[in-house]
Amino acid sequence: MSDELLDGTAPTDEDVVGDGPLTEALSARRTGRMHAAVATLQAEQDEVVRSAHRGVTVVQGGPGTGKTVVALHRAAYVLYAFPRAAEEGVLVVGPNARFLDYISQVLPSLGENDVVLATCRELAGVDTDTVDPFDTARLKGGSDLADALAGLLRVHQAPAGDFGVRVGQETVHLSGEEVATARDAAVAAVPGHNPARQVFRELLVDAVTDAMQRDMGDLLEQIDADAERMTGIDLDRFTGAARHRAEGAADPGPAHELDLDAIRADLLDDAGVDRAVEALWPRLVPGDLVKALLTDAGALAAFLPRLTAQERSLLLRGPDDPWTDADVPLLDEAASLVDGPPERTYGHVVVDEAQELTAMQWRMIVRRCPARAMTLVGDFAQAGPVATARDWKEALSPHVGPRFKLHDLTVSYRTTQEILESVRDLLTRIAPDQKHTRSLRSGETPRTVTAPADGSVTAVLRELRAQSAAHPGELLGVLCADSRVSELTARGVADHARVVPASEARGLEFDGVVVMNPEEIITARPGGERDLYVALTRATKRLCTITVQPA
Ligand SMILES: Nc1ncnc2c1ncn2[C@@H]1O[C@H](COP(=O)(O)OP(=O)(O)OP(=O)(O)O)[C@@H](O)[C@H]1O
Repeated sequence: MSDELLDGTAPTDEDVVGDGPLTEALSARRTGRMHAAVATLQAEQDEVVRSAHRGVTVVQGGPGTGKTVVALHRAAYVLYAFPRAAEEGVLVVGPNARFLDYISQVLPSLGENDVVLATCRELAGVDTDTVDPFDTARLKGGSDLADALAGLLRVHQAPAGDFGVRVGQETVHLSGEEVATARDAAVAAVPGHNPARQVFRELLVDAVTDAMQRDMGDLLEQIDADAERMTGIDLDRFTGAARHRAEGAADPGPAHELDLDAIRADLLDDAGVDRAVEALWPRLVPGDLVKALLTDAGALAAFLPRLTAQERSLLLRGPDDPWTDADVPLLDEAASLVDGPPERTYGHVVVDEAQELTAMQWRMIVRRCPARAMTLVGDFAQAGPVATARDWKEALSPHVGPRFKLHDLTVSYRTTQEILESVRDLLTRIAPDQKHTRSLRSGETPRTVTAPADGSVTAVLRELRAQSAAHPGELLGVLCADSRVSELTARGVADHARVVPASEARGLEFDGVVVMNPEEIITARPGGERDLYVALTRATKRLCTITVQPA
């Protein structure tokens, strides 16, 4: 909102004049931390933030359209407007620690300190800084892996077949069907293999007790028959037991009496039953289940039949290899299969840069939101190389079917009109169907500087010095291929600007950006053109690209 004073009088304290608060907020210097925008929230943003919709809200829009702003203000609004969700807690998931640091001040400045900010790694409680090659990481992100882990788990849950339980001096035989009935009932009774183990134990004891009773009945019948053959006396008629048996009542005669409760109690403590449970339903450790799949070519072939042999060989790992980033959702999946659903769940979950999530990561996030109340923001044109879905439908349908509400944000508040125009062709190549965003801001025309191969760092330093001299105090960022970071840091670039690998630039912004060697960013990893698009759209004011002359 701003006031236009048409009568020519001088503005009072209550008038909002000049460029207006939005323009003021947008042209303010960047600090490296995002600020709240509650006073200047725009109509299309506010509509999402204060939507009464309690299910899944999806927000898409080009770079700088305020998706992060909307996501965080939505988190604050949910805490204020939906007490049930607030009671159960709000979780905000971001792609990496750098991004979480960038947004860390927004919610506290809105008075909300109880929101949990986390990466997937933190949610699973797995600490790793090892990454897989992209092909491997992508494969590990596919939901086939969830089916494979579930399939492998079933091997440890009373696989089909009859079974003999040693009780005292006797072996009680259970048919395959009896074991399977106990297994199915245990699986249905409680989620998680280890918690279900106790239920299975009790059901197994029931089955053994039934079998003992049945065996005893058979034995007595045999004795009756033998006695009748030898003596000519029908003992059943004599005792009336046959009638009772026919009516399904317990045998009343002293010879037929079994104290089932006592037998059951004894069996629950019986070492033979312990051994049977251990053999049929061993206690498991989640990491071991993942290892059992990924270290065994035979298990990979058996449980991932849809993958090619070459794809399966990418998944194969050594038993002592460290866990990788892409293993994190597998470990989380295994933990839920083995120990049951996570203890900590949330009433509302917000996901930023949601286009980055693999199917396996979606599973771990949805698992933590039983109410399926979520706000998801992202832009598939900015998707990284490991992302498994190409659109929202593909990402969400396994969890909520078509039940999500899609909103578009159409105006960029970061990227200038000039920068947006300069990346238009690139955007058409990487996301032909995407609507073009317009910008509220206008700035300098982006520049390109060509440097010789051995002089590119010098060119970056020269550009940074020039920008700092012309615009002192502004936040500068140098975005480069990941492999370039250490060289730039060693050459002192980090004294003038933040040096950010292109793979970690999503969501961030700077007043001035220098993109170093776009060709190198494009070829550094699959989908490199999308990394370049992200890098080129991080500046609020000016963009300089340093291209390197072929040697
Ligand atoms: N209503 C607003 N008032 C003030 N500033 C705003 C508003 N909306 C967005 N901004 C600013 O615009 C910039 C871009 O916003 P934001 O980071 O939320 O965009 P985004 O859509 O998440 O971008 P990206 O796709 O690059 O992650 C930020 O500096 C943000 O503070």
